[in-house]
Amino acid sequence: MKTIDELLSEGVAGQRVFVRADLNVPLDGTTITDDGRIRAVLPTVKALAEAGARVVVASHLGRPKGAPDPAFSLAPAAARLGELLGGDVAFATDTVGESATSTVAGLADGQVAVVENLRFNAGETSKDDAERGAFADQLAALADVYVGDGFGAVHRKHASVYDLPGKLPHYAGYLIAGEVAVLKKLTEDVKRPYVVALGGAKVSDKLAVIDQLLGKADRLLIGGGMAYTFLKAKGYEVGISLLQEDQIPAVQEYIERAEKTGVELVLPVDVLVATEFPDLKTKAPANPTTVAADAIPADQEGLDIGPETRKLYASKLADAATVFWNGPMGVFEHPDYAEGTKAVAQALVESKGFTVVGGGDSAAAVRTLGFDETAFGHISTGGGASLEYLEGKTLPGLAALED
Ligand SMILES: Nc1ncnc2c1ncn2[C@@H]1O[C@H](COP(=O)(O)OP(=O)(O)OP(=O)(O)O)[C@@H](O)[C@H]1O
Ligand SMILES: O=C(O)[C@H](O)COP(=O)(O)O
Repeated sequence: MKTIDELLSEGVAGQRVFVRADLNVPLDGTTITDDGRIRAVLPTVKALAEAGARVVVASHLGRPKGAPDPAFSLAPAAARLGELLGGDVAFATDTVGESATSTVAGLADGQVAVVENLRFNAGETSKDDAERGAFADQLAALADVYVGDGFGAVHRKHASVYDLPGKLPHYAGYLIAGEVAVLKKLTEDVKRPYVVALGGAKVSDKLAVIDQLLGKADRLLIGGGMAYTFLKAKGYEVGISLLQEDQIPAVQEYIERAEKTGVELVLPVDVLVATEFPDLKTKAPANPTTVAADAIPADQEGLDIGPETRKLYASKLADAATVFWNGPMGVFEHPDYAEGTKAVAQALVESKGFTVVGGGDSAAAVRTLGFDETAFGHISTGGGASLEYLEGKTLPGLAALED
């Protein structure tokens, strides 16, 4: 994999460089609640701009349905990138149309532009190779060189991640190079006990990862929205909690395999429940109740791990030599459901082992809940991406950067 340093040494002044970033930041309306992913790509953007490149930054944000949707505009991220760079950043109101073409054409050497959300175009995420390829051709017309630096999206076989690098000279940016260097250690030389904590809301994506992790980790702690499919697989009722019904047989097999192979699979023993998802805007008191994990009422939803589970998970993390954590333990954005995530973060801070936190929301949770980032071994910008890397999978966005 060629890195951006090689590109810089070859000279990049005057060239249009397409930087595929992951600016998929948490938003409250148009307010960015955590800009970690924007900060993470700054070294690459700055180095290119300082070398006189005309930098075209592109990213997805959220999961719009292949058409423009103002709720998922990248405009706030572009504005924040400008503030962090300390200069103007041009913003194109489309991704490959007139606005993008004229914005990029108007860039002077050393200037930076952001184009609108890649996922406003159906070709970006299409499963059809030809449709994706055609969109990648349109993206390629905007640039002379490609720099991949959206680590959080390298597990996606999307046009800007997988197809576009094949159409332009391509290099890995500083973020991708740094992320891979750290995560590689967890695949090659992992110190044991190796504990993986999994939570979050992208349940269907991440349940599949457990299949591989069962052969690698010594202990798996399950929380967040992920937990309820496990509780249901054990025969418990989970009320209106997040549930991946079609994955129950697979999860039952994971539970059996963990027992047979001696992997400790630890599930919540109690959870916080309420009849409604909390209001994340007003943060009005949610008044949850604590119930045993096998006693979730039919009309209630599990929204955080309970106090006994917090203690249990902290004890299961205490002797770990290596920890990988992806996915908040609860809806941490609301103060009534933040304690589970805080408890796991605190256990990592107190750990003497090597600790890695991965994921957009997981990293945001650590920062917004007031933890010192330097207390963790590594905070990765990728959740699904780092999990799939640890599984040993070939990630489309990394494979495409190989020569
Ligand atoms: N019990 C739960 N029910 C519903 N949502 C939950 C629950 N527990 C956690 N969440 C939500 O999960 C979301 C984060 O999940 P997600 O899987 O996206 O993690 P992530 O760290 O951002 O990883 P990635 O980078 O792969 O997206 C948070 O917004 C949080 O509110
Ligand atoms: O938040 C993430 O994990 C990345 O930005 C990828 O987003 P996606 O899961 O919507 O592809």
